[in-house]
Amino acid sequence: MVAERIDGKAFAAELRERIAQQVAALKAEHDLVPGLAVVLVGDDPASQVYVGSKGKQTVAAGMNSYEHRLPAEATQADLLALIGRLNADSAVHGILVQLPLPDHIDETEIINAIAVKKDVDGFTVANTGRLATGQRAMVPCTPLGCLMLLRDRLGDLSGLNAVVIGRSNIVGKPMAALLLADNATVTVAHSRSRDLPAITRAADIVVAAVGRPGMVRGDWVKPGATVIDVGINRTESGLVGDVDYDSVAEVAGAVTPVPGGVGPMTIACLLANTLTACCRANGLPDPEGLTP
Ligand SMILES: Nc1nc(=O)c2c([nH]1)NC[C@@H]1CN(c3ccc(C(=O)N[C@@H](CCC(=O)O)C(=O)O)cc3)C=[N+]21
Repeated sequence: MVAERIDGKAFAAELRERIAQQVAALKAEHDLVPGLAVVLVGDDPASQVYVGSKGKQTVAAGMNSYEHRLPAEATQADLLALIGRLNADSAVHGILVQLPLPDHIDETEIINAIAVKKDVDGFTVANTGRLATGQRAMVPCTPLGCLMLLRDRLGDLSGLNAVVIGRSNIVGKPMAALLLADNATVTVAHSRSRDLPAITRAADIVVAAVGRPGMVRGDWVKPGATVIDVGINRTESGLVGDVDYDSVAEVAGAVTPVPGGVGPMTIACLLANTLTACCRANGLPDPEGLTP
């Protein structure tokens, strides 16, 4: 058996097309244009690339993009002042502060200074708590993108066994919350889990988000399972995921590649969240098909 290759790049392109149509309708009917502010501190090359492609895709979807680049020496106070201005700016519906921030910056304080309604990353404690308790939240982009791919492939997730490998605040924990809300039976595994292969072999869904190149191999996977690779590892042989694609593809029912899987979905979901934030800020219903 050869698994289906889940084409996240194509799915993301279709999603961005739908978003562009909804943005055009919002402009025509309400004279509103969603605006996304992206804040980048320092000159990390990988971050520069992401921020550049986020800006391009934001504009391509008909939204306004505001980029704020600060030097690596920027202070906590500088950043808090900028976020304060963006919070107060009615043209800005979404704020993303690119992570990681330099070591001298208190990341938690910066993230939690973002207005909850403009927190398009869904990283503030308020949105984290809202997601965990089933209240209307801004949902982190990567888990939202994974959920869309899973529902597209599997339909209803009720009763399926899902294993999330990784317990980060930005992927593992919110992914588990979304799967639980969709009535999956959720296990969160991590570096201290005993006999990880036995855990994943019981799963209908595996979401790998650990940052270990090629860790999930074919003999870890139940025949027919759906495997989502969130890993973005830069190695000497290029960009590789947490999943050993070739061996897993011999066993799984479907698997996402890296690149071309979850990564493009993350950026598309950032645009989706920006549109959602704009609608909510203006008392309009949530856009169709972009929220969980
Ligand atoms: N506040 C914040 N929010 C983020 O969402 C955030 C962040 N900080 N910091 C960095 C990480 C990383 N991230 C990626 C987004 C898209 C791709 C992506 O599109 N990757 C392409 C390949 C890109 C390449 O070749 O380098 C792919 O997988 O096909 C990857 C990584 C968002 N992040």
